[in-house]
Amino acid sequence: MAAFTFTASSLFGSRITEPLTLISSKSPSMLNFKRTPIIKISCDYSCLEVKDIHYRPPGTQINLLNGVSFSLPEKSFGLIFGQSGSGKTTLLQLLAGLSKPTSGSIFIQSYTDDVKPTQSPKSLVPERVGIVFQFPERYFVADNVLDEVTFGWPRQRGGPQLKEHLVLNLQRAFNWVGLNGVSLDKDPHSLSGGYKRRLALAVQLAQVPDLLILDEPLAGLDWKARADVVKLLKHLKKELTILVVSHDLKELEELVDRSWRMEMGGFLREEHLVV
Ligand SMILES: Nc1ncnc2c1ncn2[C@@H]1O[C@H](COP(=O)(O)OP(=O)(O)OP(=O)(O)O)[C@@H](O)[C@H]1O
Repeated sequence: MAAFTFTASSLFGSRITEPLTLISSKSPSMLNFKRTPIIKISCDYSCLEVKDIHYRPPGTQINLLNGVSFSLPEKSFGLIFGQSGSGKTTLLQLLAGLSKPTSGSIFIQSYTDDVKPTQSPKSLVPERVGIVFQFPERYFVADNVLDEVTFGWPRQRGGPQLKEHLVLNLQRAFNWVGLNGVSLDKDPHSLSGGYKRRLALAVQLAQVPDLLILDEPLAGLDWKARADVVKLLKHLKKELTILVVSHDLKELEELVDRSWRMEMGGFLREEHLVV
């Protein structure tokens, strides 16, 4: 099995020859990031805010989403559930910037701890949103793990600093999802179901998204892989803001901070889970 060492040279070519200082010579399982202690002075927090979204696909006469509003505080886990065809995936696509709302707004607002907005809202930039669609393994494009996760990265442009930054992000993503024991040469299609999902998550996490969106993350997995993914999401939720669409309410219940039901016709209302 190839050693788990990311270097700028291994990812971007041979011109950078020194391995990064953070790369450990210890075994993969011992590779961990040292955390710099953060001294928190203010209690500000930010929220994803969705206000009165309507969506009608171009050239059609029917609104798929009707007055959708919700907010999700940073580092919390939101769940949207509801009948097939109610508009859940449509909403995720708008949040990821894949289509534009017909009206309404999507933004990030910072608040003081007594819920006063601290500054003008910022738009949610599509590049800062990671989205993992249903059955992401069906869309793997590369024949090894490394190429899969770095697909689309700048190979030529950007100086050594950018490249080292990307390498560190990648290393952190692999640590987060527990992929650091997997050979970078391995064919992604040969991974187990649970590890394929981990890889799909790592692809998104390497971009360090402000918001991670998952559409049916447990669909099609056996019971063990499902339990693995739930455990992984529990871990990720400490670091990230996560919004999930799922029918698997019972398994995800323990993670959920806020939940909403999407009703047929694209109407969203807050509903606490009772499973
Ligand atoms: N571009 C489009 N034009 C017209 N109708 C569309 C378009 N995209 C989706 N729809 C319809 O909008 C409705 C909502 O679809 P969506 O995929 O968002 O539902 P969903 O709640 O995610 O369903 P599921 O749980 O089955 O994934 C469906 O009836 C779908 O056929």
